[in-house]
Amino acid sequence: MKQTSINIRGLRKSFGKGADVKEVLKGIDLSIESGQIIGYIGPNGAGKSTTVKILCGILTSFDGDIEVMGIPLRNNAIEVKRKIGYVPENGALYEALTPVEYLHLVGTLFDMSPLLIEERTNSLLKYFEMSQHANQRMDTFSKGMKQKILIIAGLINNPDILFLDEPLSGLDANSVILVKDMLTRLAKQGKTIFYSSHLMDVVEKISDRIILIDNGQVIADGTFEELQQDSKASLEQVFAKLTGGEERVGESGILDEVFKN
Ligand SMILES: Nc1ncnc2c1ncn2[C@@H]1O[C@H](COP(=O)(O)OP(=O)(O)OP(=O)(O)O)[C@@H](O)[C@H]1O
Repeated sequence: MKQTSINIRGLRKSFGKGADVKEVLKGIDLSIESGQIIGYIGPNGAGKSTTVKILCGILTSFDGDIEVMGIPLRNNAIEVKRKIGYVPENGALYEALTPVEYLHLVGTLFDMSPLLIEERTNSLLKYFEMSQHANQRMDTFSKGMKQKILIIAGLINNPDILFLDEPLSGLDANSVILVKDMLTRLAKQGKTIFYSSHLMDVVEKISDRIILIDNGQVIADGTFEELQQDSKASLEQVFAKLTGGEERVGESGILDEVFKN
């Protein structure tokens, strides 16, 4: 029987105070099963990163009820963090460290034994073709190399749920294939992948379920085929249709005006 890994009821989140208060999440209800790849998509500013940060226990003030792996998130963020991995959009690495040193630090925070940290570090560096850079300071790394280390750090504790916020940024085509393969394998092992990205072609291909949010609310939720509604539309076209992107294209006439001289 499938297990519910994430259960969200009536999630609301506001930023600011008084007259400047802005409600960013406006009542989100979701139930997510283990072993699925969830593509969480939406326009810029829709509330994707905010949702992920709440689910990972980083933003602790919110309204509503959330359970992660059966644990009520409120007041139990540390316990939840032990069971999840998080690959942030713009993660800060300690760049004066080498990958081996950094991953040792992260593994130690999870109370892992030095031997287990070393084994996982070596295997994951090998998978991401980074073994030859294991002892090189990360301030010499390219964006994509740093991104690979962030992904490895998100996996080091063997999490039940992996949250990824735009994980493919900076990765070359071969590395994108590696990450897609990795996510599919992890889901087959029963892990939940909760994945936010603007790369519609990737989301379309790898997601078991796609959740589209706009303006803090879920506006579509289903498999890619369900979202297509018997059309042959790509996910990019479905996205544009549901979020009003098609109409905005007309405003590109502004550019002709700006650059007419
Ligand atoms: N700490 C904060 N203080 C005030 N407003 C915030 C804060 N964090 C996010 N917001 C606002 O919340 C809204 C949702 O932001 P969020 O980062 O969740 O969007 P997103 O869907 O991840 O967007 P993008 O696709 O551009 O990454 C935006 O209007 C943003 O300005």
